Amino acid sequence: MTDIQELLLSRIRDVADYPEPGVMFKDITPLLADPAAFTALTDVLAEIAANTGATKVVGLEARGFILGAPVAVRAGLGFIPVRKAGKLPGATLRQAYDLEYGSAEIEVHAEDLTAGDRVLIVDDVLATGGTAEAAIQLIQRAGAAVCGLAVLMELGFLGGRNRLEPALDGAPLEALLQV
Ligand SMILES: O=P(O)(O)OC[C@H]1O[C@H](OP(=O)(O)OP(=O)(O)O)[C@H](O)[C@@H]1O
Ligand SMILES: Nc1ncnc2[nH]cnc12
Repeated sequence: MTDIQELLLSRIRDVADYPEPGVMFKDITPLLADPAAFTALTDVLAEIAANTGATKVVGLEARGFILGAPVAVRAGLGFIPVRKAGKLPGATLRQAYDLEYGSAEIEVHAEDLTAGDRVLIVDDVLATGGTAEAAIQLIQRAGAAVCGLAVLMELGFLGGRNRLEPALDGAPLEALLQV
């Protein structure tokens, strides 16, 4: 493990049985409160944006906004929010996806993504991959290409990486930490 990975891991707090029994919640708020760790994370993700040739950064509500927005600024790219349904005022594309219990919908402003855009998706945690899969579908429906998915932490035992393989179609899935 690199020094940066050790720093990042040391700033993530495990909270047992949150938000429901049996879940080990990965709380990134200590990392956000540490400027050295937050800056290091931003720099690594911005490097991934540059290496993948991204033209835009998409962040997934809500924690993906916190991580993705500074990455976009650092990389000199525009930031596009993918929001939970009902929050964006303009014309949107909407994508439904399944959660462990029930379902949800996410949206993006249709005019924010265009053919020719190469999008790096940024989020904090990859769990089942349902949220990221829906985001990939949304971006592709907008006519843009996904050039990569970058997450702080991958919960490998939930199988998100395998689930996303077809949708990513060869684009890299970069997880800075694996659990
Ligand atoms: O891989 P999945 O099983 O889809 O889970 C991962 C998603 O779950 C969390 O977001 P959440 O929906 O809890 O929203 P939040 O960021 O607003 O807390 C996390 O930030 C990811 O976006
Ligand atoms: N265990 C977990 N910790 C933090 N965010 C999550 N999103 C989905 N599963 C999560």
